[in-house]
This record gives sequence, C-alpha cells and structure tokens, in this order.
Amino acid sequence: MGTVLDDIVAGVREDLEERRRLLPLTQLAQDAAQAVPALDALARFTAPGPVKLIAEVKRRSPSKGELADIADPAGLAADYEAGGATAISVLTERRRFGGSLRDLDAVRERVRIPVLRKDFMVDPYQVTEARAHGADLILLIVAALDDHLLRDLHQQATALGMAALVEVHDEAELERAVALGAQLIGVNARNLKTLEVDPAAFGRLAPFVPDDRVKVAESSIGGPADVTAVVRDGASAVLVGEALVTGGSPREAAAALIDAGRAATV
Ligand SMILES: O=P(O)(O)OC[C@@H](O)[C@@H](O)c1c[nH]c2ccccc12
Repeated sequence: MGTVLDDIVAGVREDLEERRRLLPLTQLAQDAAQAVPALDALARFTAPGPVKLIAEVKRRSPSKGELADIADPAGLAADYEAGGATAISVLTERRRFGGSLRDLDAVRERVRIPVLRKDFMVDPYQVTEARAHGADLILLIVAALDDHLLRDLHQQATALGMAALVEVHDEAELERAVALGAQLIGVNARNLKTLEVDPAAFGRLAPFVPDDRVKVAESSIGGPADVTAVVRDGASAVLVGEALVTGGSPREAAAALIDAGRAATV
C-alpha cells in the first residue's frame, strides 16, 4: 500500500501530464526566459534581523480539509507583506490543497517580496513552470525524491536563478539535504507519509543542521508561543499557513509572529 505522499504525487503527476500536453516544455522554457527575473531570496533569509516569516496562501489540506475560503489570494499576500513577511508561500497543488498556478500568478503580480511555489516537485517541467510563473523559490521535499532527482531539480532551480527550500522530516532526510548543499533547510513537523505531526521534530533535528544553512521550522506553528519555542531551538525562519488563514487579521497575525521571534532572539 502506498503512503499519503505516494497518492498525492500520483495525482500531481496526472495533472502535470495534462499541462505538458497543452504547453510543451520548449514553449514553457521561453516563458521562463521572459519572466520577471528572480529575486535573491537567499540573501533575504541570511540578512540579519529577527525571525523571517514565510506566510502561506493555503486553502485546504489533506489533514484538515477546507481551511479558508480565500477569495482574493493576492490581497491576502499583500496583507502578509504589510505585516512584515519575508516571503509568500503559495500552494499550487490542486487536488489536496486547492491551489493553482493562478494563485501563484495573482500573488506574484501583487507583492514585491520573494514568492515560493509550494508543490510536490517531481519533474523538471514543474521547476521551469515555477520560474515561468515568476517564482523566486521552490520547495523540494526530500521524502518525495531520490538523490538523483533531488540533485537535478536543485541544480535546475539554481540555474534558473531560484533558491530551493529543501524539506526534511527525519535524520536520514536531513543528511541528504546537507550533502546536497541545500542553503535553506526546512524541517517539516508533519510527516507527509502519514500526516502525523511531531512538534519536537525541529528541536531534535536543528542541532544537526550546519550553522551556515538557514534553518526553517515548518508546519503546526499555531501562534507566537510556538515561534518563540522554535527560535530558541535555532530557527531563523518559520513557515506558517493555517494559523494565518484561519485567524482574524492576517496582517496583525503575521506581525505578531515576527514580534514573538524578535523577543525570543534578544
Ligand atoms: O498550515 P501549517 O501547519 O502552518 O503548515 C504550513 C506548511 O508548513 C505546510 O503547508 C507544508 C509544509 N510542507 C509542505 C509540503 C507540501 C504541502 C504543504 C506543506
């Protein structure tokens, strides 16, 4: 029996083949070459200052179902930016997360900060597609990739001027991310194979992330207290979705998370 991750990736591949039929890679590559140049996302994450917030445009999730009815993803992203976010993550996976490249386009047009295409990247076509739609960053999930593909997609992203957030959930995956030379390493508290959350994952893995890499705590950050905890454990960035889309003012919620990080750093 396959894992949840296997199921999600199978659906992603089907959707991808349909897009590839409509727009062959050669044409997509031209779009990528003509896209707005990528911002230097890595520089923003390594800059001094308090914890960096990656704020996510997230409509639904396989574990929680519908989270928020987001009528205006660009407006939401603009609120995050006004609240001090360093980057916007836009889920583009359709079947389980309700995302789309349309959301990515809308956000890209509105904000001036780096935009992360958050999806299950398993094919070079998707990386070119990310750049064609103006992404500055992509997510690479180590659990979904063998070493060969991980290396190829990482290299391709870099060649296109993008940075990669390389996501791990356990020690073995972390070793692979470090060996790859990943500069942005995300520890996802959620195991994508089972959807279970392990709130201690970041604290356990962070000591093994070399200090010259950016440590990102991902998932299940419910509020300022959780930011304080991961910053004390060494996080220099946090990736937050649900708590921002289900709260009141996204701008104030974003600012409150960053404030908590600031307080924990000093
Ligand atoms: O909504 P949360 O618990 O704040 O989580 C955000 C983000 O970490 C989560 O959406 C995520 C992390 N890694 C992923 C990989 C694929 C899809 C989604 C994700």
